[in-house]
Amino acid sequence: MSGSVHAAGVHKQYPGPRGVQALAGIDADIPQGRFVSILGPSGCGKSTFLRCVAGLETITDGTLEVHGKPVRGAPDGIGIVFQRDALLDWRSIRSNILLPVEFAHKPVARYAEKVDHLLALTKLTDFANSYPRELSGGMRQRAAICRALVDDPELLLMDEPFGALDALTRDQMNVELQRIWMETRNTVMFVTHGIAEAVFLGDVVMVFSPRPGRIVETITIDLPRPRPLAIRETPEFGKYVAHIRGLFQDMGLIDEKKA
Ligand SMILES: Nc1ncnc2c1ncn2[C@@H]1O[C@H](COP(=O)(O)OP(=O)(O)OP(=O)(O)O)[C@@H](O)[C@H]1O
Repeated sequence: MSGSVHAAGVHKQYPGPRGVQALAGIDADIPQGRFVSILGPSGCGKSTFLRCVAGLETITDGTLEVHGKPVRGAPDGIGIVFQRDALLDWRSIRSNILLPVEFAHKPVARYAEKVDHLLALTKLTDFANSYPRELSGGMRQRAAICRALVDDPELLLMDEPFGALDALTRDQMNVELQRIWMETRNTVMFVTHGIAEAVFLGDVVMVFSPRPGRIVETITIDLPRPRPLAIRETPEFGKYVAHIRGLFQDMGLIDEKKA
């Protein structure tokens, strides 16, 4: 089976007089079903890479394929979750979750069971008919994840989906996302600033350099699943975190003397 995402020498230069070079030669091969965490300093091009994969930006050089086809416009079979949940305030949670089905002109009635299943999976069953303003930040983000999953995307793109949440809710969301992913087993590209979050969730962690972004190292996280939160206190977990922190130190991004 062809991989889910294949990138070779991907460059991205934004147009305009101050056109920023965001990506400078990204090579990556992401097999189907892999959970990939993407970690890097602010402004290094992580979102740009995700947006290129989603067909929301065009690359300026190189090859980028999703499910064996070059990306031209939004590829089929992808779901996206952004940092802000982007739910529509005037639609109920159920109706928000069904949006991608409506957009694809598919019969909404056929997805009723799927929506019920996702609501149960994310513990939102009692809020199906509520409106986004009636939900907490974590609940809204869970609803956004349901929406991204409703049409069984082979590839789920998540751009700092938990960045706006408090630490406790974020921990809880990490556990829930892992549980959902272990059931769905779609390919996930998960952008984060958090080293621990990247290691906790990822089969692999791709570490980006400062802008223009390139991949400094791809680290395989060989920890058994399901991973409990307490795994973060184990020496094995600590070794991965220390290694990645070392990469950031080598890039001059963490200065212990100033800490
Ligand atoms: N639409 C755009 N037009 C011009 N430049 C852009 C555009 N979007 C992003 N950039 C620039 O590209 C670079 C990479 O931005 P990007 O948002 O991909 O970084 P990031 O790693 O996701 O950052 P953060 O972690 O802070 O969200 C930045 O210098 C940014 O200013």
